[in-house]
Amino acid sequence: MREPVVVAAVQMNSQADLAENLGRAERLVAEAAARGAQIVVLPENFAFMGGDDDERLRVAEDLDAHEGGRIRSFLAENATKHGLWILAGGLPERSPDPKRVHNTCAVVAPSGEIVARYRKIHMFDVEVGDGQRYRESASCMPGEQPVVVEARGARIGLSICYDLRFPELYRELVSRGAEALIVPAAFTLATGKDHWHVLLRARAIESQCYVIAAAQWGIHPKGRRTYGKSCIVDPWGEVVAQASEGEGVVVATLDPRYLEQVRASLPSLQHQRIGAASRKA
Ligand SMILES: O=C(O)CNC(=O)[C@H](CS)NC(=O)CCC(=O)C(=O)O
Repeated sequence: MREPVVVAAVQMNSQADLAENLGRAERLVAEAAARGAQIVVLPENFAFMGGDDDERLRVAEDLDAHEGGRIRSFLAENATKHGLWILAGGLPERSPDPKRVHNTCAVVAPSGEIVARYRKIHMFDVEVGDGQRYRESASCMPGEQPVVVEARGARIGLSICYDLRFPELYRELVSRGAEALIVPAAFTLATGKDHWHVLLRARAIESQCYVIAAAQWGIHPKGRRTYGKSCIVDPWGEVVAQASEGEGVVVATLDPRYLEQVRASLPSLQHQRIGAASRKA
């Protein structure tokens, strides 16, 4: 990263109605653009949340198809209209398994093209004590590959929601040069209230990266409740922008000079003695 980059995290309250969700996402992306964002992160499940598995399979898209489906067309139109990057979700992508989708973050360039994608690796198969039983692996096929992309000159490591609990993923992203990490999420209210900020700030501090976390907020179909608190954390671990209740947009600037200053003054990334980064040294 040579120049400062303005980034936005979008907070949504997505439901099971694709058209309605895309309409709201469109307004929120426009708001982010109006506030100067060059890169916009949409939350996990921005296009579809909480419907049944059959419906998710129906809205899932083949992102390599010649013609874009509704989600891909929406992303292409909005990226080109505003001339910005969209790091989109968690969206349902068709997988080789006809009964499951990939939970995929699509990286959409200002040209409208999907230039990279990350498929969520860690599946949320958990009972968190909120009366809900989460079995993500029943409807989602996990990905295998960590992904770092360059957008607007910034190297960005991709992750989704539950991935946040697996620091080894972020170590890998940092060893591939990440300067910012994104965490589109639908964190539950039950876990989010105790873990969300702690984990985001820990990832920012140990990775010495900006962290851009775009979350779902509120009540969704099937009584699912999410925590919200979308935020942007700087590489020192300070929360520099945070969403309030409801849908909205938070904006912050990634500053390459500040990033360099943090990494130079506290060179913990150069002091690693375990794992891939230390082997290189
Ligand atoms: O439930 C829904 O419909 C939406 N949620 C999701 O799509 C995903 C997979 S089920 N949620 C998480 O990964 C939450 C992780 C989390 O909350 C934690 O790690 O504590």
